[in-house]
Amino acid sequence: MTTARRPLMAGNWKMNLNHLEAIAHTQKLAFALNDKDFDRVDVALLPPFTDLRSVQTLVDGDKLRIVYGGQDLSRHDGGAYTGDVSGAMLAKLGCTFVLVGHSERRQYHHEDDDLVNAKVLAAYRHSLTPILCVGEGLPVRQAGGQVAHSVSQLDGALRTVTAEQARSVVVAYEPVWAIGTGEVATPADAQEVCSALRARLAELYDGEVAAAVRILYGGSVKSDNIAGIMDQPDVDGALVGGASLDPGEFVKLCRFGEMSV
Ligand SMILES: O=C[C@H](O)COP(=O)(O)O
Repeated sequence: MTTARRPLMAGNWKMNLNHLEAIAHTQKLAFALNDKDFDRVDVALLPPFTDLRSVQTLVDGDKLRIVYGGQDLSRHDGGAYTGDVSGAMLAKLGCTFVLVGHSERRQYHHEDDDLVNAKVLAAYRHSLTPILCVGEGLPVRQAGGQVAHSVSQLDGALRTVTAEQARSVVVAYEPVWAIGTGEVATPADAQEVCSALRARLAELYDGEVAAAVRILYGGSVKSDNIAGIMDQPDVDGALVGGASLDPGEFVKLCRFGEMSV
């Protein structure tokens, strides 16, 4: 299929790989990926905070075309918020992206739509591109509410976000029941929600914004199940968890990103 949107393959390492392992892992990726790979796909790494400086040093030193970002950020820009990391700090480390509203943050840290919205705005204040995660849990899916649920999370997160800002957001549709379970959504499941999210962006903003926004699928993505998903007209890439920890597998996924152009 043909799309004007540039595919994005983002590897979310979650709470895996210390800063030394991060160096080895990034070097392996850099060795395996060549210029041709980057000509038609963006490759992003989302390491733990403690690894970002190591990744930055490699990317800058070796002039790698890999981009990177944080897995979360504070809604605040600085101050007495023990344990938090600000958008300003991420920006200073050269981050391009930041994940916002990942279901593991919503589940384990009780992040609601208001907080996710505040974090999206914090990302924009520091010129970071939010990768906004939405997606339903199993009971909602079983009740047929996946579209309404995901669209409502999109509405909440983008409240007060301007069209100019929204144009650059990346949305990741991650059905919670597919995350880390090995139970990947079907291509039709992914397309159903991704197309509804794009339609909602057109309602909230306009068709131009909707056509510009990259929408990723995430949830048990592997090189043997990505092809049909990447072939969907409203899927522009993948947010990869477990499979991004294997450099060889992640490189294969990046090449699927290329082939979908
Ligand atoms: O951020 C990534 C997603 O949560 C997907 O994780 P997974 O590929 O391990 O299922």
